[in-house]
Amino acid sequence: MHTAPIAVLGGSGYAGIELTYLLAHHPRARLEVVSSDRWVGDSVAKQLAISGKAGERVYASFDEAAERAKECAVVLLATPAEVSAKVAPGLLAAGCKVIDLSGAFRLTDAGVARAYYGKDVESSKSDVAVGAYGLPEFFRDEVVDAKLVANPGCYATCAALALAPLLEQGLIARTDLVVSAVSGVTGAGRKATEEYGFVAIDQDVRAYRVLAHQHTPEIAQTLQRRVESSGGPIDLTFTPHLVPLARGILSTAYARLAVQASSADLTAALSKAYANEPFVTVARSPNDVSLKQVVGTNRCVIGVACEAKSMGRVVVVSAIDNLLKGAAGQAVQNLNLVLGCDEDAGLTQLRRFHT
Ligand SMILES: NC(=O)C1=CN([C@@H]2O[C@H](COP(=O)(O)OP(=O)(O)OC[C@H]3O[C@@H](n4cnc5c(N)ncnc54)[C@H](OP(=O)(O)O)[C@@H]3O)[C@@H](O)[C@H]2O)C=CC1
Ligand SMILES: CC(=O)N[C@@H](CCC(=O)OP(=O)(O)O)C(=O)O
Repeated sequence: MHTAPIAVLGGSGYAGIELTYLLAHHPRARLEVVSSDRWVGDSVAKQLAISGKAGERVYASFDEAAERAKECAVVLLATPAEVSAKVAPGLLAAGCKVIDLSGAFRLTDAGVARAYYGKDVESSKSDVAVGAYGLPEFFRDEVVDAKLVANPGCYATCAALALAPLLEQGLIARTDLVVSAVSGVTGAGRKATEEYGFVAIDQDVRAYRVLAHQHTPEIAQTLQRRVESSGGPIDLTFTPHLVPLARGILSTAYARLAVQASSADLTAALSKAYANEPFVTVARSPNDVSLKQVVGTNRCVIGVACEAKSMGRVVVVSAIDNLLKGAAGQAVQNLNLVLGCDEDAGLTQLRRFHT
């Protein structure tokens, strides 16, 4: 079977490692180039114990890999936003398709992008044709034709999948949306975990970047795109928390009913929206959603309930693996759309840690 040559820049990071594993077992992709300055000269087999062709690849320095990547059909960037912003224009000019896992190209408003990701990200945006926002469940058609795919943020994926169908179907109000989420520490990347260490995070839980997190405008932007603009802006507060787990995000979203509805109505609305989605499962209740159902998989599990009284409170709980549906898994889902193969190619063998 024909396989497409693929490059991964940022192959030694938490997301890049997941990408390397996924690509090594992908029926239609062939890992040709992988970068890491820390592992330069080592084989993938040595670092990740992967056998076969992918294991024979040797980590190249970022600069060398970025040049060699220009020969590949698709380049996956698992690098910090400022690095992605710098390298993407040259890759696109060379004719590659680019899937960027960072936040560099997700926010459509340049001023907002600069505020959250810095001036290097904002200034690069003018050089790059606007690409697709790679949340396949909502923007699949755009991804298929895109030269550049901005892979969504992890919290943004988890929260938007939970709330968008309920907003779209007019079941919840746009105002006073509140999302509170917990994340495992791999969400912060390798540098942060090396800095904090096991002892520093064990037995501790904390909120961070309160009222200032970069995924707040990203969630709002996605939700806004899924509703009629005439109904007013999305009004959202998002608070992330770091918990002493390696991976996984559990998000709890709070909203108000916009019409009279029951928990069964809301569950039916989500089930209808995701009926044909291979990676989204609707649980019978928010109590039935847990990290163990999703960690190690590309799945998102969502459960919803509401207070029966008029305009009552709605609670939507959702869970993903931050490194899979929140990063590398979703990037491979987007890669599949770009390559025109089955959307679940290379993603069905993933395991669940259910015990
Ligand atoms: N972790 C997560 O859950 C998620 C991450 N993301 C995004 O994906 C991207 C990768 O994240 P993650 O894997 O966690 O990050 P890590 O910090 O774990 O890894 C970063 C990777 O980029 C490389 N790198 C770092 N700085 C540079 C540089 N200046 N020039 C070239 N290469 C560099 C590193 O290579 P080396 O050290 O070998 O040189 C490493 O391979 C980030 O933009 C992140 O925001 C998105 C969603 C979720
Ligand atoms: C636990 C943790 O720290 N998570 C990261 C989210 C990773 C991510 O998706 O960030 P980008 O938008 O920069 O790509 C954070 O909160 O920044």
